[in-house]
Amino acid sequence: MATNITWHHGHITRSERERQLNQRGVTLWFTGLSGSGKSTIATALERELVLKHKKALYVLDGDNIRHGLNKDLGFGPGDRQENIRRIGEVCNLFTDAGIIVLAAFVSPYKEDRDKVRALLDASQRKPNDEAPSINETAVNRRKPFVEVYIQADVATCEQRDPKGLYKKARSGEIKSFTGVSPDAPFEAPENPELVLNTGMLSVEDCVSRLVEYLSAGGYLAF
Ligand SMILES: Nc1ncnc2c1ncn2[C@@H]1O[C@H](COP(=O)(O)OS(=O)(=O)O)[C@@H](OP(=O)(O)O)[C@H]1O
Ligand SMILES: Nc1ncnc2c1ncn2[C@@H]1O[C@H](COP(=O)(O)OP(=O)(O)O)[C@@H](O)[C@H]1O
Repeated sequence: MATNITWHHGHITRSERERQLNQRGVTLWFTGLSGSGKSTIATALERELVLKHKKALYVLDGDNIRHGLNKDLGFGPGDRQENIRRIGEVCNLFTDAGIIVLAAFVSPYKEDRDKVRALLDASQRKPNDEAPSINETAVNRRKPFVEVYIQADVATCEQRDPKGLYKKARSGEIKSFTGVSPDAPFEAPENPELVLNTGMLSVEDCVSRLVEYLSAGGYLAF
């Protein structure tokens, strides 16, 4: 497909953008069932990082993206795959810009999430960007893609049912509903960087753990 097009390199590197923002670009990828708590945690973390830590951050959320960029997509496996592929590209651009991205998508397929991880990993190693110097082991270990499993089982999510979608899925009004319909499984992450069990932890606990992770990993300062 990509014929007769060439990558045009700019003059400003990712590190320079990050230095200016005093942070490191990263995508925190929240995956989990509908009602598991992805949006609630993402927006609570957004408040904390923007208002208290003064960080540059953007939340990408399933429902919102499906109102615009991906409004042509449904919930069959092919459309979900394309949904995550496009969002992965958007995350890659934001992360390269030095922004902290909170991406909250059901993203039920492991392969699709792994592809986003591979895309962001490859982008961080772009030859044009920062050449790792001797003392950059921490930088080399810092990941541009951090998978956060927002864990809550179907029973818990169904009991919450904040949007009434489980009720609709059980009555057959919504087809292919993740975790309910046999044709819409959720593949839990095998090696996520973080697991937040929202049946056990409060929203505040989840936010604290995320801030701690980012702080300890050196993402919140250049
Ligand atoms: N069939 C079906 N299955 C799952 N979810 C459904 C479905 N139909 C509508 N919704 C609503 O769409 C939101 C999920 O969109 P995503 O883009 O995150 O889904 S996916 O990653 O492509 O699987 C999801 O948002 P959250 O509840 O915030 O997860 C639902 O509000
Ligand atoms: N620890 C928790 N973390 C996040 N949400 C929680 C938690 N405990 C209870 N909830 C509730 O669960 C629901 C999660 O809904 P939502 O954030 O929209 O989920 P999702 O974005 O995954 O669909 C909300 O009503 C929220 O108040």
